[in-house]
Amino acid sequence: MALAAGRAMLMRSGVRLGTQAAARGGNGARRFMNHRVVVEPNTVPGVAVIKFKNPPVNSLTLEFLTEFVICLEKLENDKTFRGVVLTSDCPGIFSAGLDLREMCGKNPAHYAEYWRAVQEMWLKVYLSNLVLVAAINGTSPAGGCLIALSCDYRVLADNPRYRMGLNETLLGLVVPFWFKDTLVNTIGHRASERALQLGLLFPPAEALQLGMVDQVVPEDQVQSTALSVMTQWLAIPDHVRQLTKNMIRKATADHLIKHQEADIQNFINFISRDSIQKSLQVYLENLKQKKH
Ligand SMILES: CCCCC/C=C\CCC/C=C/CC(=O)SCCNC(=O)CCNC(=O)[C@H](O)C(C)(C)COP(=O)(O)OP(=O)(O)OC[C@H]1O[C@@H](n2cnc3c(N)ncnc32)[C@H](O)[C@@H]1OP(=O)(O)O
Repeated sequence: MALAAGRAMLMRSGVRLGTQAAARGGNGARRFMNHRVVVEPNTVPGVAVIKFKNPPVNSLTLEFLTEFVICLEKLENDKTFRGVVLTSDCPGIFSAGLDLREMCGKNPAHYAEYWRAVQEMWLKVYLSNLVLVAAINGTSPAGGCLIALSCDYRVLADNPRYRMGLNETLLGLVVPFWFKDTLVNTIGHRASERALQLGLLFPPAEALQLGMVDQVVPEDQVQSTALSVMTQWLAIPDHVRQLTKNMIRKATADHLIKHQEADIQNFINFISRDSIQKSLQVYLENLKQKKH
């Protein structure tokens, strides 16, 4: 169902599924390539590595979200895969979060389509039957952080330039309740109150101390650590682990599922406000200015 919706979304946004290519890597492994998401089976049996490849900053465009969901769905349906490592192909950036241009200067129909894609992506990641380990090899604000928080385990590169957190208030935005729930479930209520209101972005040592990530390791060991953690998780039989995961996460996901349409309407009303549009434009302008 989501796959069909995703395909329709890709067609609407002009992305041709026919451009997906399959090739054989050096180790003979099959390697699926989309435009923006690359899926590589790994040396660890049953484990794939998804690399975000939406330069320059892996922002979560509609096309990226659609490809990502389709990739995850394919891996879930392929019984040879039990776990996935999520990482980035863009140096120094895991994901810059939601694409600000998708939320700026567009019409309500576009905002609805975009927000549904964001919701569907989160539900797919958060409730995945696969073991998901985030190998966070770069900065990861807002929606990028949400993806990592929705995985089962997080390994972050020990680079003081990398920051992670939900910084929505710094953009003049209110964090959606399911972003908030995901953070609260990870770092607890009090730490979330402070982090969310102040829009804090944490360097690795602080992210570790808060429990926002599970491990901080040297940058060149992020992926190998994620793969060895995966081995530990895959030692548990899938059905008991999946039932346990579902038991823990279901209430949080159901909260969004139950209010999905209202959440879309809230997003449209909020993002369409002149004041919010102005804030986003200024924020984008400031990103440009900092280069000069
Ligand atoms: C009451 C009811 C309320 C209901 C409310 C509902 C919803 C509202 C909330 C919506 C939730 C939003 C969550 C989000 O994810 S918002 C996005 C947050 N992201 C950020 O703040 C990151 C912004 N980017 C950066 O800080 C930096 O770009 C960087 C990621 C640290 C990378 O820095 P650097 O390597 O120096 O690269 P540049 O800054 O030069 O960027 C290159 C290029 O990319 C553009 N860009 C960067 N981030 C984004 C983005 N998120 N979306 C779109 N485009 C982005 C940047 O503008 C540059 O473009 P140009 O080369 O054209 O200048």
